[in-house]
Amino acid sequence: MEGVDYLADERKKAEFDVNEMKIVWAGSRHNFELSDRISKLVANDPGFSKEGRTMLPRKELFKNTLRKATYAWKRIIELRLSEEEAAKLRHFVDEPAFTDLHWGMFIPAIKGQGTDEQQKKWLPLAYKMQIIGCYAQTELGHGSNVQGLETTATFDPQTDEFVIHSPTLTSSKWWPGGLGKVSTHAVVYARLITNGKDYGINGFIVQLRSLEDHKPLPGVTVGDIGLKFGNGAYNTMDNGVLRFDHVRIPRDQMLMRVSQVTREGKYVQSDVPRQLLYGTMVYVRQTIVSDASNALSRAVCIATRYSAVRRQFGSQNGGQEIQVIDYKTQQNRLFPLLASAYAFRFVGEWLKWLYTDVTQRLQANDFSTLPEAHACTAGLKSLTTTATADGIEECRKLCGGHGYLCSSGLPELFAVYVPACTYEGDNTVLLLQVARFLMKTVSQLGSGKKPVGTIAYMGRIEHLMQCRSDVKQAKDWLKPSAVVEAFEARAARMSVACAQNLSKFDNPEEGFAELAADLAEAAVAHCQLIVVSKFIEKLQQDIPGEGVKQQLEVLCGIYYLFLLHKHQGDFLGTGYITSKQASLANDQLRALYSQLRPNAISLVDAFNYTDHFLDSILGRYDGNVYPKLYEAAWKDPLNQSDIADGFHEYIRPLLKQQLRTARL
Ligand SMILES: CCCCCCCC(=O)SCCNC(=O)CCNC(=O)[C@H](O)C(C)(C)COP(=O)(O)OP(=O)(O)OC[C@H]1O[C@@H](n2cnc3c(N)ncnc32)[C@H](O)[C@@H]1OP(=O)(O)O
Ligand SMILES: Cc1cc2nc3c(=O)[nH]c(=O)nc-3n(C[C@H](O)[C@H](O)[C@H](O)COP(=O)(O)OP(=O)(O)OC[C@H]3O[C@@H](n4cnc5c(N)ncnc54)[C@H](O)[C@@H]3O)c2cc1C
Repeated sequence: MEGVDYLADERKKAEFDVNEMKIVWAGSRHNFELSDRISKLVANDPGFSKEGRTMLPRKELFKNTLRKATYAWKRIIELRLSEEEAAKLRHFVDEPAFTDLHWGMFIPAIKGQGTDEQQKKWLPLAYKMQIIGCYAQTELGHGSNVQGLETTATFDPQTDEFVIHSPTLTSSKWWPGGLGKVSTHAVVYARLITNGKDYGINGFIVQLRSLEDHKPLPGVTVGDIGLKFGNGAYNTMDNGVLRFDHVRIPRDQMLMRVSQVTREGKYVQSDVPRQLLYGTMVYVRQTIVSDASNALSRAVCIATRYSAVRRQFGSQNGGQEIQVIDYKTQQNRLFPLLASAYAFRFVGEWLKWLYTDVTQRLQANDFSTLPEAHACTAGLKSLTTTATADGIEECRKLCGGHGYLCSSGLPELFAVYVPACTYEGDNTVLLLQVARFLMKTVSQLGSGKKPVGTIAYMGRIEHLMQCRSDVKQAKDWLKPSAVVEAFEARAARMSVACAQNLSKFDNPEEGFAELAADLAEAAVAHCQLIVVSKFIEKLQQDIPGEGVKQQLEVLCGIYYLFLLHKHQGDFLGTGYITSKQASLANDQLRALYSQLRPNAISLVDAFNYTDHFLDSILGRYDGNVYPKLYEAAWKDPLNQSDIADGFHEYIRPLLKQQLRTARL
């Protein structure tokens, strides 16, 4: 029946002000109003319909994406949306497209690595979409090892040009989004060679296609790399392959903020660190952390609503069966994911602040916080995307069989999300970057250099190496100081153990390679400490709204106690807690699940997702799941006729043959 809210009873149970929680989730009243307005604008516009997306063949799917992206641009212009509003609109259209790379990487690369003059020339064209750009770094043979890229940019002093060339098959650019079919330009990363010397990787703006007929320019070979995982999903994106055969570009198309090549071909290094060349990656990693909470909360919203609708077992005297959300095992799988979504939201907010701070410092030539910004963005990108990808898959399983249907929204969400574990830095490779940062920090402990920011705790290393938890009863685990010290002691002890083991090797690089698995675990412990600390710090702020802070305290408790339970081995092995204290933590965790249960539906309502954005029958706001699933099945192309194509060709002769055999 239309108009009935099947989750109304659940909503009545809420013990907090949901509208105020919506503002906390959005980050501010301004953000809430913006998201609310733009998400409804998109949801109510048939031009952005998602109907049948997973059933379209690739060519049609891609064409439809081009239509949508262009329509989005048209609406942005017509409605005179600000940059902030336009970004929100693209977000709620919810379809990976070339525009993600144009706005998300091409423009930031020019902003971060271009000189003022270069920005003045290229940015207006890009902002008006008179040129469309992508970020062409990865090659067929190398992605993680950026220094190993093979494309060359050789300076020709005769003509004042760079010659861009792909010397081998493995040097073909491979993967860049938006490259295959749409981009007219790319920021290409290539080895700069001048006066016969190789100066390593630098960025160059290269035109790939004619602005007249969109044909590849002479010397450029470009195309799509082929179908990717999942129906619909990331196949809306034209990830591309690109080869250069001695393509010439003017010298001033080298991005020259970090280093320059003079008219005479002299290479000049600015006084900014070379690592700024990696700046676009730092920026995007930070945005990926914020996005993790979007993807995870979306999956959790679907699984939570469906878990309240779905009933299995336990009916007595013809009464209703039990809602699956009331099974403790379901809660133990679902509620930590709900808590993680909130945790990632707050750490994402904090990381955005850190990034803004480091950007302002860089502009003032203060590079001191760059290593920490790199470690935080790399580590948190790795931690949050791994947990989110695993979490989406867990949500699918939490929805039983129906979760496997595309109409649940979960398979496509997973297929779109899972490459986040790989792109913008493979998650293991990024953890090893954090580990290097930690080992450097430990090695400098005696030097008088005081660790600051997220590694300030290392400054109390002597205490952290010997302290013991003073938890005596389950509720002691609710004390923030007890929790922070536990996570600090675990992270510090794992880092110090790695450093001690490393010191046994004559060659530190060999040691690092040998101990890489332990080092990655130490990096995870450090990153989890950051997330836990930032959640706890958030709770120390003034949070208005009846019951809102209490709910966040429950979520925070679930987040860290679940981690403590899952990584018990670390906490016990490093000797900070006893097995009795671990067991008390688990008792407290169960108690928190019971406190969360009546608020579960309202906590996912606080994400304020429209049904259009969720695109899930199981996650519908009104919980009207079964009639809609039934209806959707009949819309499948297979059900357009009673007799399937191919029946007369294949099945009928088979049946006839069986019939003949039976008669014999
Ligand atoms: C819009 C959203 C859609 C997203 C689409 C996805 C787009 C993409 O995927 S684009 C391609 C992304 N590619 C990657 O992320 C590649 C991952 N690899 C790397 O980042 C690097 O090669 C990396 C960091 C692994 C190794 O760097 P490399 O220079 O070879 O060696 P390394 O010795 O480890 O680092 C040198 C120094 O630079 C520092 N450093 C490394 N990266 C950075 C960085 N990003 N920022 C600041 N410093 C850095 C290191 O800490 C080290 O410092 P120190 O010398 O003080 O110890
Ligand atoms: C959907 C998608 C979109 C992308 N978009 C873009 C784009 O727009 N532009 C662009 O330039 N690139 C893009 N990429 C490429 C992406 O950035 C790379 O795939 C990524 O950086 C990982 O590099 P790789 O593929 O070389 O992995 P590899 O490094 O080959 O990884 C393979 C395995 O080796 C392991 N490994 C590698 N090095 C080490 C090490 N030192 N120690 C321990 N283990 C190691 C990894 O953990 C992994 O398990 C995209 C990729 C995908 C999947």
